[in-house]
Amino acid sequence: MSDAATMSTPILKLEHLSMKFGGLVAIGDLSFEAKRGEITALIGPNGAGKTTVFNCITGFYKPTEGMITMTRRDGSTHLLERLPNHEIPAKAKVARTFQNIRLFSGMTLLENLLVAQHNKLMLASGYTILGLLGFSGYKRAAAESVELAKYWLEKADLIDRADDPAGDLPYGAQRRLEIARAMCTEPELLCLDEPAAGLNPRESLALNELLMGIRADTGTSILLIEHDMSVVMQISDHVVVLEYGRKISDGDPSSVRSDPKVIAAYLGVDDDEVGDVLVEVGDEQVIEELDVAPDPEHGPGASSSMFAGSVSDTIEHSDEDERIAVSKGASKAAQVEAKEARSAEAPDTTSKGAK
Ligand SMILES: Nc1ncnc2c1ncn2[C@@H]1O[C@H](COP(=O)(O)OP(=O)(O)OP(=O)(O)O)[C@@H](O)[C@H]1O
Repeated sequence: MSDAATMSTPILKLEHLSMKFGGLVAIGDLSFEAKRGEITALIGPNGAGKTTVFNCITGFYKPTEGMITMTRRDGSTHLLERLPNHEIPAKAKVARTFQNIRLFSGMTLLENLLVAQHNKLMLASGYTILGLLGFSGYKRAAAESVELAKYWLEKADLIDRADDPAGDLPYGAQRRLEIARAMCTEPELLCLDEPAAGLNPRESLALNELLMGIRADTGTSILLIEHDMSVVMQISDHVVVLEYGRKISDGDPSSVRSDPKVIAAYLGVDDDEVGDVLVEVGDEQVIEELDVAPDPEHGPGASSSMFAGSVSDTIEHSDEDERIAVSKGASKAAQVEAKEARSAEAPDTTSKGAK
């Protein structure tokens, strides 16, 4: 495949993905694409289904329905929902990090990055002790692994601490080490679950620089779950917004940021903070569109938090069919859609009055 053709193909395509846990629909009929070489952010309030999407992509969950297609640089395609999860990093070249840091804290930084290259080293050894001891191929592979580990320690600004135990690093540096470790598997798609969680502004900036460096230097595509909007808006090329497992917006950061459905989903309509956000967005039309009565029973309306309203607060159990259904009015995005539909249907009273 030519470079131009490769760049224009989506690296990842989700089609009609659904994931149900018993009666709970964590993801419902979700479709979106991530383009090669881009940073795609997946955002949404708590419980929207973001981590579940990651777990389906990386094989931790097998989706109830739908297809996830990964297209590699060489043009080969892999249906991730059909691959055993241990084959997803090696065959499909997808790597991930987790919400909770998962490093080997007693091992040095360098050792952590060498462990990540275990598969490559075992292959070079021919899976024999003799291979480990004698093969020149193994020695070459071992030397290359150390070089690659050092390269990523440099990029993550951690080379000075290569021989320190990973557990001794400050939190922000541990986050960067996790990303460096994932990059040692030479992925084509890097999935990061809340990499900026718990970081101070200086650490957030270092993270942004690392991620933009990865995109620029290696062309690796990044799929990012993130609550920190400063990270999302600064580094993403494309943003997909989920609410209750469904996509409510999909586009470039500025269009998503001013989408009334997104503002409603995050803030709850009629919330005091809506005004602040709209001032930031600078869109008076949005202010009018959001003039919808709040639902006192459901949703994060009483909270001012950017990420208020967990799913457990806003869903109810229906005894009739044993499904957990999102109650009417819980979806703030749906409220905005309903308001738009009502105004489209309403007769034009102004012109009648003028006659
Ligand atoms: N293994 C599971 N069994 C049952 N329910 C689950 C499971 N995993 C996720 N869920 C439910 O699916 C819904 C979506 O959860 P998920 O963790 O994907 O949301 P999220 O958007 O990543 O939230 P957060 O931002 O808080 O991490 C939630 O209601 C959650 O309780």
